[in-house]
Amino acid sequence: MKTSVIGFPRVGALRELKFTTEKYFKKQITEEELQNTAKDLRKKHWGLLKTAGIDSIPCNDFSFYDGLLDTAYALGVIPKRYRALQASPLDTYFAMARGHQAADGDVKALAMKKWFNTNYHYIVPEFEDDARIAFDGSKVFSEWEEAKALGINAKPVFAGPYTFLKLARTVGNRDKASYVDELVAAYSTFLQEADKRGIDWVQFDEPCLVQDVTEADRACFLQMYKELLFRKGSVKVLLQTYFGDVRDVYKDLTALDVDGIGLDFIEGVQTADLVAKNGFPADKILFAGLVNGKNIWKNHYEKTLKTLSGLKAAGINTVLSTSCSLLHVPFTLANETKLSTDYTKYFAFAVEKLKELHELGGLADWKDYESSPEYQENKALFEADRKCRNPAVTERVAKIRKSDYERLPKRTERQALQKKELHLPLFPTTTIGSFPQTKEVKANRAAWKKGEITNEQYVKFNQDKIAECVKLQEEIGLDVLVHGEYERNDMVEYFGESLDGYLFTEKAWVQSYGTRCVKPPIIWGDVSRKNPITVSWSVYAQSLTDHPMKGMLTGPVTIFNWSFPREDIAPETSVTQIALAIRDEVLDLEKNGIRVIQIDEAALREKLPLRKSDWNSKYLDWAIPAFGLVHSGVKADTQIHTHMCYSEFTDIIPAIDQMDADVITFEASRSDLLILDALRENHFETEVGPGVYDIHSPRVPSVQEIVDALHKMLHKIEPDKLWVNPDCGLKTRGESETKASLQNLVQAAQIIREEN
Ligand SMILES: Nc1nc2c(c(=O)[nH]1)N[C@@H](CNc1ccc(C(=O)N[C@@H](CCC(=O)N[C@@H](CCC(=O)N[C@@H](CCC(=O)O)C(=O)O)C(=O)O)C(=O)O)cc1)CN2
Ligand code: MET
Ligand SMILES: [Zn+2]
Repeated sequence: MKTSVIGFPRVGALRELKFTTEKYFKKQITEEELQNTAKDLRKKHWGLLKTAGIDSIPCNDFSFYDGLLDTAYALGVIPKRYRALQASPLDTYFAMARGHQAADGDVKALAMKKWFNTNYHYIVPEFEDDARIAFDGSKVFSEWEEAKALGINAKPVFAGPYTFLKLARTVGNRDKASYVDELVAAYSTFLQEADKRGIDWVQFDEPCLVQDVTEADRACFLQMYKELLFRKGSVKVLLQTYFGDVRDVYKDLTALDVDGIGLDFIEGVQTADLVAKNGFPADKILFAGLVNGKNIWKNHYEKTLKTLSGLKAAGINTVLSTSCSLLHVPFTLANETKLSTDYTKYFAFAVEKLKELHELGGLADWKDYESSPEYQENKALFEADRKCRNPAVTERVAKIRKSDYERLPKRTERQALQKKELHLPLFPTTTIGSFPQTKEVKANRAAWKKGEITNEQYVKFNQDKIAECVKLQEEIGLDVLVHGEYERNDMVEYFGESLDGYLFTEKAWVQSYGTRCVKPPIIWGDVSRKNPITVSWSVYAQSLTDHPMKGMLTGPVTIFNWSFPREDIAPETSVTQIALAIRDEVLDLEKNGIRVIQIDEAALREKLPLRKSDWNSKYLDWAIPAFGLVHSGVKADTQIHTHMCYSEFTDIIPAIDQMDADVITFEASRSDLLILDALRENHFETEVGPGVYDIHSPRVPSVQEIVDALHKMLHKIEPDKLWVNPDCGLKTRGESETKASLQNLVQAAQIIREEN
């Protein structure tokens, strides 16, 4: 059986692309040097795919920033303000991704959004009324030629027209439908040029098809593809979906004149049923996504081969594929020097998944596959006891009572009490937690991890940073202070490192956005807290000031969603275990004199089902109570904050209020503040701090801008409910812009106080 890969990680085994690109941003290297590194990486990655025996190898899955942005660029969907910079093609592209601020121009970046239910982020294409849509094949075809020179007839990967239009936004008077003809023409040019060059297959990614498809969406989708496929020539088109099933359009897809359809059998809960019930056309190839592109556990050969033999028995022409791009898993296990093989023998990262694909492809053709050593070895692995259970944890979970989820007294009473006890002014000012993670802060941690400095030295350095940070916040005049999170590599990995049942890696990086990566820890077994995690840092910080020092924790759902989860137990079981661990930390902070505690649930919304029609499924039923379990034990006058990076929770506002936090901060500066109307309509009780400026940009907001934002907010929010803060943590920012921005923020709050 042939094998296919939807996409491969591009940042490199050791994040070579990240470091080189950041050097280019700092003007330390030339474009040529950057392009050479990129070319070397592509060559290396194709080599790995080819050597592993993968049949359908992607190209154009490489990106300097983001694949959807590449598509926008190739289609000419480039807003005028970026063209006007008259920069090189690469710098125009980077200006769209990151903004550009210099003597020759000042433009903000395009918006960035979460990519479906992953921790990856895409750049939102922007259609102007006079968009000059035209196909520019320079990137895709030169990458295809590079692969060809290595003896590979690669499959160019492109965001499909339906998904592209769905995810884009319009900024003028035209509606999206008015761009369909021009878009289809550009995509047709692509297919015709691909045909001329002798390209065999093209892959159009259409993940939006796994979301609810309305009648209008469906009509638009069909119109696009019918026209497009009519003009495709002899290029074969693979319509690739992932992150779910295509229940709304399965019959439409199978009736289209495409050559292959890629379906996700991992997250697509109805995929197998759809194929079984409706059949699959004999003239097309089914690309069966059975190797998980999102998690790091080895494939369960028995299950996969059963599915494959079912497809074969039904006479379906099948290619074995990944469930989504391998972008979402780390590169390779080969650089993990510290994890014992007792653990790693259970894992497959991107490179190891190639081997799985090849092995499974071979076994699928073999009638007696059960007797093969590969199969037997895999079977033994899944039958063995991983020794990951902790009876004490199970016992504690079993003892949770209903009342442990509920905090008393009720919130309105608490809020009144807290106002008195904490002596906060109207419109209290605060930050979200992290302060700039400078080179020195990272180098200190790197030296400590390598054993080059002692634990005392490490702690002393961070305490000095905390002291500096507290002094700075006092000078600026903020009300509720933070310690700065200098001890953290990341808000999730840091907690993973301190919890029993977790494993962490050295080089298992996954791209989150642009050059920024995360190293998700692995949930290996039952989770519990070994020792207090943040208490000493927070207590030290509180000892330096009379202002309330906000304790800073990551919530259970976010820790879970940004880790690699177990596949042998239900998500809610792990989340409950993590919630108990964080609950202990909350109570320890309180016991040690911390009166304000923030529990970040940045990723709460991320795993909400992609289809609204699936929202009645259980997710919110355990995700929201988990937060209650974390904080229900604190006293009435301990103020609980939470934070979410995105304000895209307009549709789940009652659920957010049920988390029963006293205060929530969230991103609002780049959105249109629609969320505020929804808060009012839903009688939202939690006090709110909608971010007054965007921390993703080095730009310093003026006092007036912040005052204006606050005025707008005050139209919708009661004065005694409004907090003033940036929209997220400051760790990726520089020190000087941070100080200037916060000074302006405090000044703006003072102006508003005088008016009220
Ligand atoms: N998990 C998670 N998801 C999230 C966010 C988040 O904060 N965390 N924020 C949102 C946006 N996503 C983000 C993702 C990553 C970063 C980020 O800043 N990542 C850093 C890495 C942070 C980190 O883990 N740092 C480590 C390791 C640093 C490092 O690279 N060290 C060098 C050595 C450095 C030296 O010797 O000086 C190495 O390991 O090779 C540390 O500080 O300890 C980066 O890519 O540069 C920011 C936002 C949504 N999702
Ligand atoms: C991605 S949400 C970040 C919250 C965290 N407390 C910080 O400030 O970095
Ligand atoms: Zn945030």
